[in-house]
Amino acid sequence: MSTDSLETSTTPAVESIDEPLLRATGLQKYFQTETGLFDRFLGEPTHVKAVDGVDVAVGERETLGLVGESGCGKTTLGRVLSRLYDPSAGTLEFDGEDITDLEGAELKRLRKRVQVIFQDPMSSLNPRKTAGEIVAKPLEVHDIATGEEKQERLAELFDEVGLQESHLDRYPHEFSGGQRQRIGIARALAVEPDLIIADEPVSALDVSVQAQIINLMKRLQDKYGLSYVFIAHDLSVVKHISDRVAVMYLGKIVEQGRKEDIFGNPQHPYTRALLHSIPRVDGKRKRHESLLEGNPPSPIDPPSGCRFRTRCPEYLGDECADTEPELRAVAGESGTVAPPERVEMISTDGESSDEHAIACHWLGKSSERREEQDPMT
Ligand SMILES: Nc1ncnc2c1ncn2[C@@H]1O[C@H](COP(=O)(O)OP(=O)(O)OP(=O)(O)O)[C@@H](O)[C@H]1O
Repeated sequence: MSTDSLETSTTPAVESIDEPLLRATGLQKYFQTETGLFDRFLGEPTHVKAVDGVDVAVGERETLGLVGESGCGKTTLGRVLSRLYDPSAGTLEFDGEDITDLEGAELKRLRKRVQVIFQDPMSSLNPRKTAGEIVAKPLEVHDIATGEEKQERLAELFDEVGLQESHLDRYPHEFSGGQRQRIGIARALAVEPDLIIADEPVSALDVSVQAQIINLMKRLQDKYGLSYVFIAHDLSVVKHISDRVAVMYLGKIVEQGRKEDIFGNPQHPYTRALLHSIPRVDGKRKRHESLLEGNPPSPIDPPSGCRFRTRCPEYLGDECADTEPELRAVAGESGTVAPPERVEMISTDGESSDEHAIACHWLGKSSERREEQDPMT
């Protein structure tokens, strides 16, 4: 497909979700770095721009996959979206309510609706508590169940995630990695949330166990109508669970769209490079293995203009260095498969949308050059 056939507009694709469960607009999270004597003398604190102006939305019963290399800000974004971290700037809406500055009892109420699953269940599960005590905690904190009712609920939750009642009295170290993640899922599920932010929930697991956990999460989504933000550094992991995918690079979303479009018709050079780094089944890598060379630059002092330009195989010169590309909607002509039912449920008019959005100067500028160099062919 030629980029000439792509219509562009200034409307971000996230606006195509009429009433998202969660919407972030211009979200930022900066961390102040440790300052040395010199900096203190100059009085200019430096910041890690971990999340630097992100627009994303998650619909009801939808899974948004969030991918990008290590250090690009995925965990920080997940923590801000769940309000574990306060944003430095931007706004967050949940179910139509502004949750950007929630505190105290209001924030506690939000915790009941938005839960988090962490990458390393071992470090997120208290080693001195039994699995039963760990999953019971949210039931107690949110006054959901006590006494016999609590025991019944625990047994139900353990059964729901594929654990047995006899596991209730065991300690985290007595479980396998996959079982520990099931405890983390049961803990998140205990409060009957609407949204779960899952931060690399399967990255530490063997491939076969990864599939079991992903299947469990999909089953729970169907049963309870859950929405997920599913974070992973590997595109292949989000492929099976996501309805839409957002690709993050150095604190920014560079491309987002329906899974079918991101995988079948990636537009941003970074997305294309990430796709090429997915290992093949035979263990070899695809052609153009070197598409993504080196490491991302520091988020303390990101490159001017497009942040990806220092590693971009499509680098255009001054334009990329001088101005920062904005995320803009492109009307797809992907010819890809019909979207899953869930996506249709969140669209404005019940019709599926082909929209997807990218932030790149290259779009529509060098289609011929790109077609010549197309690494996907
Ligand atoms: N509390 C913090 N204080 C200072 N810098 C931080 C803090 N947390 C994260 N960072 C920095 O913010 C950037 C983004 O980190 P983050 O963990 O969000 O990325 P990530 O994409 O989740 O990476 P990974 O997959 O390795 O966890 C990194 O440069 C990281 O060092």
